[in-house]
Amino acid sequence: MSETRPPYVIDEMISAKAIAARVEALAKDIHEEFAGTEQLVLVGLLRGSFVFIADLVRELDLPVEVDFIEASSYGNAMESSREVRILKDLRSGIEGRDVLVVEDIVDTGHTLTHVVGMLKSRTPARLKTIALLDKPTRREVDFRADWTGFSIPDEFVVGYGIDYAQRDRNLPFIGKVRFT
Ligand SMILES: O=P(O)(O)OC[C@H]1O[C@H](OP(=O)(O)OP(=O)(O)O)[C@H](O)[C@@H]1O
Ligand code: HPA
Repeated sequence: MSETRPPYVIDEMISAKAIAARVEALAKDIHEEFAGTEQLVLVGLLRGSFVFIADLVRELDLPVEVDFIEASSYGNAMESSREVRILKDLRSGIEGRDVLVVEDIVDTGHTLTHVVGMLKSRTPARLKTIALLDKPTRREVDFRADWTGFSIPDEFVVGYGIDYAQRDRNLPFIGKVRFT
């Protein structure tokens, strides 16, 4: 892959410890909402949510199925193309089922708006959304997740699954990109 990134450093914004504590609290909320469910389908949005969903699912003491959709709108850029491409769909049907869509970040809102619209047309019993991060000041379409881990300012962030041009997903914390 050709280099698409100018030089940058990463400043820590949210520590791994703070993330873990927040994920634990979010799992309690999810548990409360879905207590008694026959089976909850956790739908992770690839690729960014793979770390969050892995941590969240292990905090959930509920009967769960894990499935994934791959959606992409940024490519290697820092700006949304506003065109959400579905590269991989769910394996399972969700009609009449309880569904929780798990996302890493809501920025412009285009990705979750598109995915939630697509999933609602399949008539699940309940469809809720959770995002680890939210950048409310960047919103271009009106979208609010049912649960949010952290509301953050307008900074380009990486780590804990989130990338800059496919790099830095493996950082255990959330950091902001600063060009040098
Ligand atoms: O609210 P939005 O402006 O739509 O941005 C949020 C989406 O952007 C990123 O995905 P990306 O397209 O970079 O794909 P990735 O998950 O594979 O990194 C991120 O993981 C979210 O899915
Ligand atoms: O801040 C971000 N970082 C990485 N990918 C993203 N996709 C939307 N917002 C971001």
